[in-house]
Amino acid sequence: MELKAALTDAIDSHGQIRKNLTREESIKDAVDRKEALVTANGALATWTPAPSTGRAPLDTLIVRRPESDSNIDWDSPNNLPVDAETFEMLWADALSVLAAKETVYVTDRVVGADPAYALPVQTITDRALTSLFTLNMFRDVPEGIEESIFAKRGFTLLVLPYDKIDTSRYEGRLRELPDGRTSDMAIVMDFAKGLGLVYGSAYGGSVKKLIFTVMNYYLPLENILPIHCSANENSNGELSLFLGLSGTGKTTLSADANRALLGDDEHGWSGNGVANFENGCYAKLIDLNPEKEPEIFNAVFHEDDYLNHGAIVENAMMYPSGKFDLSDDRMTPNSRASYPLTFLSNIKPSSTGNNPKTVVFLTADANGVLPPISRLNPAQAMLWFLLGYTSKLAGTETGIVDPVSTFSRFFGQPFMPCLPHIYSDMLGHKMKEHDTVVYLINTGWSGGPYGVGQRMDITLTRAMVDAALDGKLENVKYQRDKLFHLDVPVFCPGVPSKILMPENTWPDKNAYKERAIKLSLEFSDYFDKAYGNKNIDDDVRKQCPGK
Ligand SMILES: Nc1ncnc2c1ncn2[C@@H]1O[C@H](COP(=O)(O)OP(=O)(O)O)[C@@H](O)[C@H]1O
Ligand SMILES: C=C(OP(=O)(O)O)C(=O)O
Ligand SMILES: [Mn+2]
Repeated sequence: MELKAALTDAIDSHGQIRKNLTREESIKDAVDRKEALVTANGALATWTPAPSTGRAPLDTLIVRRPESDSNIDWDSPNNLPVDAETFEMLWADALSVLAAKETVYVTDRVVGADPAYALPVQTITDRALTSLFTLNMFRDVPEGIEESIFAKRGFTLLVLPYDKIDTSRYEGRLRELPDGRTSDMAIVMDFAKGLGLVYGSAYGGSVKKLIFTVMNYYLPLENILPIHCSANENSNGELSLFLGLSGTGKTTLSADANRALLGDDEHGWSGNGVANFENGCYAKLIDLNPEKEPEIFNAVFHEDDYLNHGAIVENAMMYPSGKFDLSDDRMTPNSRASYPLTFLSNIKPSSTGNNPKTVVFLTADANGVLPPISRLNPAQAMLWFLLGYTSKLAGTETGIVDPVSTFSRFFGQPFMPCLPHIYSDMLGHKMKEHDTVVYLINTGWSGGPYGVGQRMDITLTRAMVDAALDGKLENVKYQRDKLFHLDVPVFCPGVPSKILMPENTWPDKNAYKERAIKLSLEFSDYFDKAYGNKNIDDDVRKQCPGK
């Protein structure tokens, strides 16, 4: 039987389907079934034991099918293939697990605020909390568009967060763990059949990033550019995008009392402008400071009756009083909260906006050698987009403890399954067409590397973002950072000039130089490895640090 039909049968023959519950009903079920605790302020708390505290890139798989194969970049280490037969076995196993569940939850949502390309997503799960997560993160089906888009396409997602795969039959089919056992979790996408499976991962991010990856596969086929970014706009409708890998500040910096938020993580840029994909945010909670990040803090920790609340706090340390200690990272440094956009004080209700005026690339350089802000010309912008540099910090992916240099093209390689030129050509064309101004902001270390220097103060980073977005860096003087080929403003309102050139913040200039050269060589080595045999314009290649 067809995979989708088998699932439909399983749902039809199940005695206890809870379909499209209201928010309140989902919250009540999650609490009654002890999937979550009600915390002091009314939000829900849950704990998803390791390895479910972050994404699982090594267990995230794409089904090989002739229909979708040619669009996918199989050279990317992030696109891990699984054969159709193995997926069919997993699907069948998941269906028998589902059939044995007392209750099954179904939600019908869409992803994409622009109805022209919204993707209907039906989520089937045994967990009320997962179905609430889809209410937080995916959008209501807009009235009147059901027929047009549901007829055109749709995606079905089956989520069994706490069931483990019976590995005995999957030896040689699924990943072998370092200790020789077979992995008992799988996050699988079947683009051709419109099916997704989250089996054995309870991290909410697995669900949201799976659907993001699906959008990033489908949209380029329609000439729409999907981007791993947050977006906000000022009162004149001037829109900014913030691209960056995990932990670089997309969610933090886009939540701004003076700029209306479209979304914190996933957007499409089409002929209609920019549209958020999601309905909510998924914010990191570690060390969240109510003074420095009041918007996010209040979205999660405002007081309300729990039935009206429904923010889901994952893996933060909580005392029996129901209060949190957000500095405690014993469970994980990647504690998170999901909440609907409407919990924030300043949002754009439509989640859609104009073509961006400014694009900010965020990086969190743990070497402390990249300038905190610099301006990129079009060739530089393309280079930094192709490289997607940051230092990967602990937590968001399992297994990362110390920061490691990461190059992840388009600031989101794990989520961008198609051949790379598809995304980069589109960005280049769009930025040219709309004269987009691009800045690079380093939200990472200053005064020395991780362990010696300090992370840039959020208040100072915000001052730099404000200056860039308000056009206040257009007419200041710039100086060249020769090693990284970057133009650095000598003055930025609200920021001590001394910190604008990293060299001036290090007590030991030689140590700075050594570290900077080392990083620049990592750039050029990576460039050669990833793009050495690709047809990259010479003016882009020349911008690579270390070249
Ligand atoms: N200067 C800074 N700019 C942005 N974030 C910072 C800065 N200093 C510390 N942080 C912290 O870094 C993290 C940034 O994470 P987040 O905004 O969730 O990134 P993303 O959404 O890109 O994954 C937050 O925990 C934030 O409090
Ligand atoms: C949810 C995630 O996204 P980000 O860290 O970019 O917010 C993730 O990478 O797991
Ligand atoms: Mn984020």
